[in-house]
Amino acid sequence: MKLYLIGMPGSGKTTLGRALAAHYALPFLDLDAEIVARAGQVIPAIFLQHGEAHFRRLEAEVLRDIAARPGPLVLATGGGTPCFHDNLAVLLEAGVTVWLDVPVAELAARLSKGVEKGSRPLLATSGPTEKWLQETLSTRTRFYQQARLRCAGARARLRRWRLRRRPRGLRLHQRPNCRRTCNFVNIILRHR
Ligand SMILES: Nc1ncnc2c1ncn2[C@@H]1O[C@H](COP(=O)(O)OP(=O)(O)O)[C@@H](O)[C@H]1O
Ligand SMILES: O=C(O)C1=C[C@@H](OP(=O)(O)O)[C@@H](O)[C@H](O)C1
Ligand SMILES: [Mg+2]
Repeated sequence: MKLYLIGMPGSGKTTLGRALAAHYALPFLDLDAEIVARAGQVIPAIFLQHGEAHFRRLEAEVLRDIAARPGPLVLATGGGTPCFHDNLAVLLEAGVTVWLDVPVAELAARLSKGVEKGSRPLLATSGPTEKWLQETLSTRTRFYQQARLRCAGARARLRRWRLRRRPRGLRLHQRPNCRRTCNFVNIILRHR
């Protein structure tokens, strides 16, 4: 099974994805990191030199390559991934999608550090972070809300992901039509 994490920048896709993959001993991939490896340039440089349209083409291409790989993995997508080039169809078809739906105020607090803004070219050039996050979320929600599962609220903190027992495996696919609001602990405990 492939688990795809989607959601706004700062929602924790990379952080949670890495933690989940380690917990379940699954391979972890970060789409942005894969794009950087393929392009030989960091994300801000790709945007600066080639523009966002080029980045979106690369993103779509690398996503399709990953989706076509055999075997399970956890993939942290980029915030815009589901919203371009019919990528959402690829994500919905080839795995279980989880939307990390974190309130804008919490996203803004997490992203307020210079290091976080500097690595995200759309944020670095957007003006006030909270305004950009709010506007961007309102255009992206129609994509994000098609995820099979939604993990809502700022409560989904890292400490909640540290589970004591090692589950036999993620079996979210047993509930293919499940679209519910719950935290990750509940998702894992109810579906293993
Ligand atoms: N659940 C969380 N609670 C508090 N801070 C978090 C949480 N998830 C991520 N962060 C922090 O927010 C920032 C962005 O996280 P990241 O995983 O890179 O998000 P994304 O990949 O969705 O953009 C990082 O500084 C990270 O440490
Ligand atoms: O929201 C976006 O459009 C983007 C989010 C970034 O990933 P994160 O969501 O991991 O920050 C990265 O893909 C790129 O800077 C574009
Ligand atoms: Mg990320």
